[in-house]
Amino acid sequence: MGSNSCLNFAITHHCVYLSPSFSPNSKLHNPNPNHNQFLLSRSSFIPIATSSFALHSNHTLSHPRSKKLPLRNAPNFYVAASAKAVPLKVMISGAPASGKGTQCELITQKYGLVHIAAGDLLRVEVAAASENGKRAKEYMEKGELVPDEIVVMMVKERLLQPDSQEKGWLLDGYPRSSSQAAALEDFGIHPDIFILLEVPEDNLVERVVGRRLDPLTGKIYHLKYSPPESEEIASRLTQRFDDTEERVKLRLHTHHQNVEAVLSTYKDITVKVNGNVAKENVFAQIDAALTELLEQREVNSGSLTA
Ligand SMILES: Nc1ncnc2c1ncn2[C@@H]1O[C@H](COP(=O)(O)OP(=O)(O)O)[C@@H](O)[C@H]1O
Repeated sequence: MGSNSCLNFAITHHCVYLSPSFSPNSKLHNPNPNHNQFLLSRSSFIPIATSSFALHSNHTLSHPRSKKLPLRNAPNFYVAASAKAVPLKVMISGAPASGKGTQCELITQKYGLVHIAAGDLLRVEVAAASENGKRAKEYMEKGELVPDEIVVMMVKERLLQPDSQEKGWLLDGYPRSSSQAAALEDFGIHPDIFILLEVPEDNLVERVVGRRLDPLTGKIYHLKYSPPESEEIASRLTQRFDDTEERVKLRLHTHHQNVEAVLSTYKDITVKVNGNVAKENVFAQIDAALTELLEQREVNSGSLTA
């Protein structure tokens, strides 16, 4: 215990070399989202017997921009793979068009998590016309949940892939029922936080019906609120097959039927976010919740080694 405390003291001390703008919270309130330094924790560091500062190839600091940090000034410590720091496990839920896609992009940009969207995994199967895809499409067209035997293993396998394990994950659109939540618990997969985006229902229908995808860039537009920048882009926009008014109403109905059951599984770690404000303000709420979670971890790890 004594030597651990000593090590952690030294590690904390050496953190200051990671960024010229370091402050106790700078890893959490990172002005440059690409530096990813907020992912570092004391457990990210192990000593090595060399005076240079090495970077592991899979490390969060392996981002090219992080090489600009003045690492030369930090002798004797090796920044170990991010797997050493416990990666974040985040679930995000919300009605169709509640803004999950936009927020997931902002979260992954800042926190470097692997975004896993159950709907996207299913659409890949549908597009490939696999057996599962053909079955899934029948349910998706009706706005109903695809049966667990298709969805559960698909999501579990994605969560257990090395990138999700190393970087942490952001799971979007799963679980949508208590049985899906229970299946993950049975596999020993627990999130750190469950984020619920709340948007009034009237706004949701309008958002869905006007939603379009640019298949070339993956960018999502809204014909009224976020129209394409040029005629050329407008001409290639596509609409999701289930983004019609009739189908969104069915999807909303399914969502309301299931959300309470899922919430009861995660009530202790649920954070409700007002999704009916500008996307930056929605993200600010999520960012604050994730920051608090990381700070809490830091405090807990400090109290364990004190
Ligand atoms: N976890 C899941 N379990 C069962 N079906 C799902 C799940 N996630 C997505 N689906 C199916 O895929 C459809 C599209 O999902 P998604 O892309 O997340 O959009 P939405 O936010 O409109 O539900 C859903 O309406 C449902 O039929």
